[in-house]
Amino acid sequence: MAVLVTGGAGYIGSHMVLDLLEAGEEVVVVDNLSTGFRRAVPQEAAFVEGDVGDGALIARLMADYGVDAVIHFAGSIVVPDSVADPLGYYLNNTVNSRTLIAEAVRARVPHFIFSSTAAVYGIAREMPVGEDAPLQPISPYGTSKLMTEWMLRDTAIAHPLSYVALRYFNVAGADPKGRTGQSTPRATHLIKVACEAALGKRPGLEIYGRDYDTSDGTCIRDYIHVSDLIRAHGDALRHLRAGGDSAVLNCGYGHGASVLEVLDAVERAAGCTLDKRDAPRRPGDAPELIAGADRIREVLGWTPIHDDLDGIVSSALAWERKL
Ligand SMILES: NC(=O)c1ccc[n+]([C@@H]2O[C@H](COP(=O)([O-])OP(=O)(O)OC[C@H]3O[C@@H](n4cnc5c(N)ncnc54)[C@H](O)[C@@H]3O)[C@@H](O)[C@H]2O)c1
Ligand SMILES: O=c1ccn([C@@H]2O[C@H](COP(=O)(O)OP(=O)(O)O[C@H]3O[C@H](CO)[C@H](O)[C@H](O)[C@H]3O)[C@@H](O)[C@H]2O)c(=O)[nH]1
Repeated sequence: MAVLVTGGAGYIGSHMVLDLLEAGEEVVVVDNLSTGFRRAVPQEAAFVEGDVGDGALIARLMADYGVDAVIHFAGSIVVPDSVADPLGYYLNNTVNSRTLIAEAVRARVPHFIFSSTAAVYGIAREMPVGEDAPLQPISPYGTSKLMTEWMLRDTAIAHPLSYVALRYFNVAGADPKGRTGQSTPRATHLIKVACEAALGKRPGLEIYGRDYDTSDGTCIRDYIHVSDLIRAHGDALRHLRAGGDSAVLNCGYGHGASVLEVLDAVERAAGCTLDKRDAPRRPGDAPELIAGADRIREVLGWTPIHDDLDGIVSSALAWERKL
């Protein structure tokens, strides 16, 4: 019995691989290294360089390793890129996911865990946003993920496949033991960018909009430590293996921090003053995005242990120093 981790050489997937190995699981990673790194995957995991859209390869891996669960991280993740290249995003996130799901059905793999996103909500009207809120993605990225959620929903009705789709809010931080972290070049995520600026890897950073209707005028996000997110996947895997029902669950803490609060935390952790410039609003940014976080606690019994912005930022900074 093995777990197939797609995108296991990427930021979040590499944390998952470490966690699964620690739990004594057999792990096989498939990753095309488009944004991931071979060195991010420990030797104890089987690694195959390849594409999730390659059905023959996926079929072979499922048979050879006796895969009983797929954890599907592989995908393209930059929202503005998805606006510029919608068909590329629908191909990599939706069409390739369809291939993976079809091979899982064919091989009778019983369990599937999918990396979805808060971007499926678009500009939510109520905050915190619960799983039953209207689904109105405003980017091809969000739509490409929502379509995969729907494929899983319909497939699980027609075939013996149970799944958990986890809608991540803002994932940040790094492995507390310093074994992996976010290595993506040209990253756009606030905490990553601010850590790079704090260490002189870039001159400074821009604050995209100070005129939002929020406490300090900057956008608010629900930043979740990558280790808590990974524990949610472990909980989801146990839930499915124990015969639990398919579920779609938000992954966040249920409270947020503003851009300025995040930058304060980075300055505290780094002991420096960042070079910050005010810039216009970034198109597509919602003023506030906070997870309604009750359902995941009820369904999976998930309890976060790293719900602390200073801790998230310190771990991200420690990894950035190591890079
Ligand atoms: N980082 C976040 O804040 C965030 C938020 C919401 C959802 N997600 C989702 O989490 C997942 C992982 O994101 P991440 O931040 O680790 O990104 P990442 O870019 O670091 O990881 C993605 C990995 O998938 C691989 N990959 C991409 N397309 C592939 C394909 N067709 N075949 C095989 N491998 C492929 C890449 O090489 C990379 O290793 C993504 O599906 C993303 O949409 C991330
Ligand atoms: O240099 C920067 C980078 C970001 N921000 C601001 O910081 C906040 C957070 O931005 P991120 O780019 O870190 O994250 P997003 O909220 O835009 O997006 C994240 O959450 C989304 C869910 O809506 C998707 O899942 C997406 O993949 C994931 O990156 C936003 O208000 C953004 O405008 C800045 O001010 N300056």
